[in-house]
Amino acid sequence: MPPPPLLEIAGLHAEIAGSRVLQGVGFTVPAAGVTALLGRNGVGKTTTVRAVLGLLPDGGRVTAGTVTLAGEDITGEPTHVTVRRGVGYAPEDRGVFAQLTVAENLKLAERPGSAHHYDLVHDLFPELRARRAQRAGSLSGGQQQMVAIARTLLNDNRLVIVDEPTKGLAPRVVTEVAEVLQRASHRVPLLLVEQNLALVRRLARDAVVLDAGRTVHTGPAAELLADRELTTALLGVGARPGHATTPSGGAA
Ligand SMILES: Nc1ncnc2c1ncn2[C@@H]1O[C@H](COP(=O)(O)OP(=O)(O)OP(=O)(O)O)[C@@H](O)[C@H]1O
Repeated sequence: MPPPPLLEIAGLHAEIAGSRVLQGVGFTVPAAGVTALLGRNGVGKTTTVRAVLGLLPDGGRVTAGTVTLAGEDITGEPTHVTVRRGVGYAPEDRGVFAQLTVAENLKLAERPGSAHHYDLVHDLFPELRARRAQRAGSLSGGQQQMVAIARTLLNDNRLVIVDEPTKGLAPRVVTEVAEVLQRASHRVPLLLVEQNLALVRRLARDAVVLDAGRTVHTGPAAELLADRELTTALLGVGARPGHATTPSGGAA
């Protein structure tokens, strides 16, 4: 018998401000490796991760379906409860406190009841140790992303969700962030929202594609990315090396 999935989303429907944004999202995240959540702009990727975390904006709510973490139903529960279960989140805007130092940003992320793995974080990201007294707002975009990911690794997390970590970053910085994610993925399973298909090819074992608020494909990432017809149909691009971006993604 294969082990049960770490995260299982089934038949998820959600509304925000009266719009039916999710209309049947379903997929599983295994307990190891990187699962990429893909799809064109506006198809519901961020809404899906926010629904998992109880963070739907503007009075948004889950109207049907279930979210299960390691066999326990967590549908619609408050964010702090889900976080305490061991779900880490690096949001799209990174959420670092610009006025605080790197060390203070990490300190604020300490979750009561969890061990705090400073040695691990500093081993994985020596740059953060060197820059511990620097204000986070003066870091580069890639370094801020490092802080956001480091905060999720500081605590005992079972799953880390990272939303578009390379958005708006220069290609050289994308490579740095890819390395950070790769190191992180050896410690904890990742659900990664990403538009950069070169990065997905490098990191992800599994892929899920959404379209118009629904899951339209699940399977091994390598198979999806090797199928030019499928990537064109589902993502609007051919995923050839050197052309591996979606319309809004940067070159990779
Ligand atoms: N606060 C909101 N109020 C109303 N509609 C919203 C709100 N947030 C998201 N939506 C709508 O929900 C849909 C899905 O948005 P979502 O941000 O989940 O997409 P996405 O796949 O993450 O897109 P992107 O790649 O552009 O980040 C979009 O049509 C968006 O306009």
